[in-house]
Amino acid sequence: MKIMKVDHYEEMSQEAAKLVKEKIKANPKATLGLATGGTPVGMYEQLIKEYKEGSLSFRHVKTINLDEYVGLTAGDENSYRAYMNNLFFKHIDIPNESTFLPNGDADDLQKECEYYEETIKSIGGVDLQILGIGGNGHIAFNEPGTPFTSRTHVVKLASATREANARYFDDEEDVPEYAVTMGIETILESKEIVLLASGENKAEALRELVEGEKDEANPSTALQGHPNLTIIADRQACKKLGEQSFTKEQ
Ligand SMILES: N[C@@H]1[C@@H](O)[C@H](O)[C@@H](COP(=O)(O)O)O[C@@H]1O
Repeated sequence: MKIMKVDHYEEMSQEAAKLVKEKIKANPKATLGLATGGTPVGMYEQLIKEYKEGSLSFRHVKTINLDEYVGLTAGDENSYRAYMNNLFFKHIDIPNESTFLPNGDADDLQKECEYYEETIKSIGGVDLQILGIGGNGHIAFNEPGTPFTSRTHVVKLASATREANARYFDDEEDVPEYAVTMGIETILESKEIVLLASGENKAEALRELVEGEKDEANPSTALQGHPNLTIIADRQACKKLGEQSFTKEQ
């Protein structure tokens, strides 16, 4: 595990975009695992900027997202498909058919989960996975108590997660109760993982991820065993980490 402590959100976003850019330069056909939520928005903005300046192309890249709400159609403005289209895909040169998200509106969600696992395999697995972290330690939508051996599955969202995500909806009651998410084992198979954390409200979750016991009660601790994990976190998010946890990368 490598921890890169940066000053603020902007710097976190720039460092994350830099790693994505390096990955694409090294392999223009790379598969990126992408995340939603507030945290990666700045990284997407930075990548769009690089694309517009002509220093980066996504023409041969594939992307696969971590999760999607159950019951929202792709056209629903609160779906993660809409988030990805609006905040990233429509601004870059990636072909639509190279971008994958679970279909949370599928009739048979179990089949959709199996299909998603097959999709990940068929595009060669994830080369670089971007992750955020929930205040309760969730990664993707894997809530506390999710087995570390889980694959893509349907999950009932914790009330803390629904509350945290209510800011995007008109009403908290509109936040879907269920989601389809890559499982923890699925995520751990990514060749490289970059986890982003910004703000004091992530400090405790980050402390547990870095310094806590590996325990299914905290999904993020599963990452401790990953051979190629970089955490990019700002000062506020690093507030509760002991000095021994840092090896600042230049
Ligand atoms: N499913 C997403 C996660 O992928 C995300 O990492 C997390 C943190 O969100 P935010 O970045 O808005 O704090 O919550 C959401 O529920």
